[in-house]
Amino acid sequence: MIECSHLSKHFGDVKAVDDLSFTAHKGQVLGFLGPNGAGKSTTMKMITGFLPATSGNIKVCGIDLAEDSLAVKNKIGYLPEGAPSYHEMQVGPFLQFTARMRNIPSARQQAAVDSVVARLNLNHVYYQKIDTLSKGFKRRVGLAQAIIHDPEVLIMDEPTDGLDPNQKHQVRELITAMSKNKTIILSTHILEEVHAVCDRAIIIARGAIVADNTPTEMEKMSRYHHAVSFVADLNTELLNKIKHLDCVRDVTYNARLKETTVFPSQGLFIFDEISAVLKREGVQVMSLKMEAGRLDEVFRNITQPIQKQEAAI
Ligand SMILES: Nc1ncnc2c1ncn2[C@@H]1O[C@H](COP(=O)(O)OP(=O)(O)OP(=O)(O)O)[C@@H](O)[C@H]1O
Repeated sequence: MIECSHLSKHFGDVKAVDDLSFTAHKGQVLGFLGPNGAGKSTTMKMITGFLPATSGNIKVCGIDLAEDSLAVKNKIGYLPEGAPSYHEMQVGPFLQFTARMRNIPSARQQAAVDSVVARLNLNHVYYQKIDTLSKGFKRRVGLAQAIIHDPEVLIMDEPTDGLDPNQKHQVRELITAMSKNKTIILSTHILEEVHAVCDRAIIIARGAIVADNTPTEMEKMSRYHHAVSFVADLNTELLNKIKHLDCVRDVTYNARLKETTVFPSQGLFIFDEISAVLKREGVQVMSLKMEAGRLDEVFRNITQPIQKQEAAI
């Protein structure tokens, strides 16, 4: 469990984190979302004890960071932004070194190294210098060092940044598998990732929490929630006909994708009615779906006004 209360961090005049409070529970994958410079990394650095807070309190697994930072650090695995340090070391020896630093009993160290090497597909770079690895492999080495001691709490700053689609998928599966008995916080700019792995999302803007909910509940705030989208060749006449249905608030058409989206009047469920119209009119539909809502739109709606205010200051 992670408990942050009234956490603030100032860098001179910059309020990077401004009176932030939340609790993350065991078994939960909490996603930090927010525009660049919102304060996500700074918050993570404070939780992991890498940066002192200007004010506020942090408890990890019931231990107060200010009272026993070493005990807190022992509970945490941390994947910072960018590449792991120790660029001159080879991957295998670096992980062996990490296993020792993490106080894994010597008889179990190599097994711990082998386990993370296998889980993150690092076999064929085992003897390669970290410096010479591609960005994605550096990220995977970073992840390996973060989980090598099977920590109770895992803090990851953009864990899938730089990974290819296969590796992204694999790392997300790994996070989900690990989540059952850990408390996990990750930051991401990839909104599909929030869906794939997070059961709760906090949107941070200008150092403060501006939304805190499950991804599904956040999607309900989107105007796309319960909209009906379909791909078909549609003439203007039919488009207008749909637009003027009582149950319809608005219609958009994306000519490149040949995708029409029909937005319902307040709170209505229009899937059956729209599919009936298309059938009646003999439209050949390539795909038809009811939208859950779009997180990217919710994100924009919440954060853009704040960014505009910021720009005006
Ligand atoms: N060491 C530092 N000294 C001065 N300012 C800093 C320092 N670290 C962060 N900041 C500032 O604090 C604010 C928050 O930065 P932070 O890195 O936490 O944002 P972020 O949400 O992680 O952004 P991104 O999505 O770009 O990674 C920014 O204005 C940043 O410039």
